[in-house]
Amino acid sequence: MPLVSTKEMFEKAYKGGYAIGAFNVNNMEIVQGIVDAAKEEQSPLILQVSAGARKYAKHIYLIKLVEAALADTDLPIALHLDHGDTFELCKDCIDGGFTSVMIDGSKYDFKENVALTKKVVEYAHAHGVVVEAELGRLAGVEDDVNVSANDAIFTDPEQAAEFVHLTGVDSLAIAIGTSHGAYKFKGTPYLDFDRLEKVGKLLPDFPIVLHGASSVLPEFVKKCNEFGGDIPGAQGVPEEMLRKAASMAVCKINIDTDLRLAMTATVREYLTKNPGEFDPRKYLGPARDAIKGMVQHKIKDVLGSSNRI
Ligand SMILES: O=C(CO)COP(=O)(O)O
Ligand SMILES: O=C[C@H](O)COP(=O)(O)O
Ligand SMILES: [Zn+2]
Ligand SMILES: [Zn+2]
Repeated sequence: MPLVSTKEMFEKAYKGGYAIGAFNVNNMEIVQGIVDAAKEEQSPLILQVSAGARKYAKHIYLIKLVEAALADTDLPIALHLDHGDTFELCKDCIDGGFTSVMIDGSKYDFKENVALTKKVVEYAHAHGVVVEAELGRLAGVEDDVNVSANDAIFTDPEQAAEFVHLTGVDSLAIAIGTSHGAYKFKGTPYLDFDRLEKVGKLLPDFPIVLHGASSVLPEFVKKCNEFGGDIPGAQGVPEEMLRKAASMAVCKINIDTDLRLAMTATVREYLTKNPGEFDPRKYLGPARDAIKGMVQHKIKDVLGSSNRI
């Protein structure tokens, strides 16, 4: 099956009260682990590539890996640019075969973000590609939840509605308390679900995206620390919060850190237990299996996208 857009995936996910996982890919083992998991779960899938991934692996290698995955399955798979920061980068990916791009203008003021997003939307839509934008700042929530401080960085629901109408964007990443990486909360995890609900009311049937949505699974953090790593206090978004978000307007849930942790924990364990081994397949194979297991768990137990193709 050729690559698909996220349009139909999101329509079904919105109606069905589940979300599609968007997993970051950087090499072959990551692509294979994710795709094998989706295959077993018969789940639609978004594979996403960051600017950093393109720099690391090169556009053409990533495209060919995804093409290989398509030949190997008949799942609906979308190929998405994660956090595109310029029109040129988005254009490169649109011209280069991606079916979805993100233009992240969240560092600009509202007006500039609108102008940049609109420019990408015009080009993308003319080429049959969908666009995700971002409004608000993704940041960790401090120990004491302070609603007025949150107001400064979290997405304003009225502005979100205005932004969508002005730009014609297809989906929107909003800030409600998640953040990228392995240290998301210093104290008790908190997401602003009231804000998400308001956004959902102002933008009916419109797909919302949750970035920074890894759960930072304790088993992998423990394994990393046990086998020579040093990531104390790593904490992610509790899975029940992700389930709740998926049942609301959130249709796309971004996961990268959990892939990194699954891979690194497994490699650390293997190399520590087998110091004489130096065949990369010996540790990358189990790392790929760990990714597959983790992704399968997310799809089945958290996102709810199993058997939705
Ligand atoms: O949002 C992400 C990619 O855009 C990934 O978030 P995590 O760091 O929580 O995996
Ligand atoms: O949101 C960021 C993703 O985790 C990608 O990270 P990266 O830029 O290091 O590839
Ligand atoms: Zn951003
Ligand atoms: Zn992100």
